[in-house]
Amino acid sequence: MIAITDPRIEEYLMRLAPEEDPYVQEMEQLARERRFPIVDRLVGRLLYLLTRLRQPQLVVELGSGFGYSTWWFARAISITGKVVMTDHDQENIDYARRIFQETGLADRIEFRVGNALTIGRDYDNIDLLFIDVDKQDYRQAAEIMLPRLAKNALIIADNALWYGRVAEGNDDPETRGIAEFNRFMFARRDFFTTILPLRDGVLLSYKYG
Ligand SMILES: C[S@@+](CC[C@H](N)C(=O)[O-])C[C@H]1O[C@@H](n2cnc3c(N)ncnc32)[C@H](O)[C@@H]1O
Repeated sequence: MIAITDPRIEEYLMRLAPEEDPYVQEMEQLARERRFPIVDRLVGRLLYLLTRLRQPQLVVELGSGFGYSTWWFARAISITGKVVMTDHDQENIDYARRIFQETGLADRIEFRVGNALTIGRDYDNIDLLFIDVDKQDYRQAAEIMLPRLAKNALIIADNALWYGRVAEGNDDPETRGIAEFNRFMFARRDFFTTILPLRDGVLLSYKYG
């Protein structure tokens, strides 16, 4: 496994970004207790920033867990916008619903339980697509969702460096899934794609026109 960022840099970045919101703290604590993979605070801040810049009316999230990444989108989106959160675990969605009701953000969110790759087909004109499902499904998720994107849409995909395994050329299904997805997105001439080596790598792709 290759360290994408030196741990000292990660610690430094985290020190720069303390979080006082009790709900963020609660969700981060829950993730630690359950060893549940969330995007983490620095990527969360990136989601927030990109949402503020792009000002989407519709965000579709494939693989929302218990709503940590959703929280950053929901905080940043305008009151007329909507975030669709998807997870196949009912318990995760119930937890998220409670958090968003308590924080007054529930009106901006559609809570969907089931296979994100099926649910995603219900939406068109998506301004911002976030991909964080099982890694072997990234390429298929892109193929299903690309025709559903709005003009100048933005795709954000987490784990684009998959703990460095893509660079090592590992041959397990998850690494292959991410590597194929990265190749697929970089090869598209109708998108402009890059990867930020932040935490586990974040792929960003802008749709021309
Ligand atoms: C990495 S976690 C998501 C974490 C979340 N995006 C965050 O950062 O807070 C992936 C989640 O997606 C769910 N998941 C994976 N593949 C899925 C699929 N095809 N449909 C629905 N949920 C899926 C898993 O159950 C898990 O809760």
